Amino acid sequence: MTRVITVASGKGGVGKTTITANLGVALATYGEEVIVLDADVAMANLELILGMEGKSVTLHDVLSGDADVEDAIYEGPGGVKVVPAGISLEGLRKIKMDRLESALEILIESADILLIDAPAGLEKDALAAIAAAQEMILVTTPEVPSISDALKTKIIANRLGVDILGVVINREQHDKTFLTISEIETILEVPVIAVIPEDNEVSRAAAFGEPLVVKNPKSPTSNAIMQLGADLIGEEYQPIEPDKKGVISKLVEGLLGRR
Ligand SMILES: Nc1ncnc2c1ncn2[C@@H]1O[C@H](COP(=O)(O)OP(=O)(O)OP(=O)(O)O)[C@@H](O)[C@H]1O
Repeated sequence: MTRVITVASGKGGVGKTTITANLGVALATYGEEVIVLDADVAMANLELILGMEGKSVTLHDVLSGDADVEDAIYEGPGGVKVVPAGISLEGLRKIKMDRLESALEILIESADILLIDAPAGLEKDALAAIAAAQEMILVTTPEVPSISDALKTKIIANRLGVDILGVVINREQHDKTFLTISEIETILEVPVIAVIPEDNEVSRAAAFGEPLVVKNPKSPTSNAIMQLGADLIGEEYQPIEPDKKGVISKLVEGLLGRR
């Protein structure tokens, strides 16, 4: 049976799309048939992170009634399948969220795991993405405003009968985090299932249109996301140690090169 998992946050800009994109690639590398649906039709950032912008048929076209969802499925990095949100002002005026339901039925038939990137907030479009799933991953940064919005999202998801798998703490910084993991778990009453560090490489990878788990699989961020993917499907994951020797040899090469 297909698992439908929504990744939601409540607050915008906490890294939900980054985590959805990389998690989708991670799950696909474990051999799962994964479709990532960018339901964030107002932002449409997922395709940028996966280097897939400019596709001719998108969720916008499907929700506008101008295309079938089968034509909006594209092969992405690591074999993950992606339905890009697309973006057009005209499309935004025409879209009807109730068309999402029939599109979802088709996507569910074509995947082991359907991962949905929900829009931030709790507007109609976010609620549609939350209600579509049986399971949810909450993403928050370790700051109070985003934890508070995650809590509101959790309460709504509970009311909709969605099973909360856990919370991913993103952009953790050892020296700046003032709430501990157990305090966050107490506030949200949800287990923390991954802690993703603050990592400049995340934005750099997005700028190059390559997910970090592909661009730099040895980074702590990639290891944390690969581990999360493995935990979700009961796989074993052996973290990849950063190649220290490689870094030193590169440094030496660089110094020799300067002579
Ligand atoms: N762990 C991280 N370390 C550093 N930067 C990060 C990290 N995670 C995300 N970012 C950066 O934060 C910004 C917001 O990330 P992202 O678009 O994934 O957030 P979002 O919650 O999906 O936002 P929106 O609500 O706008 O859809 C991006 O520039 C991204 O590169």
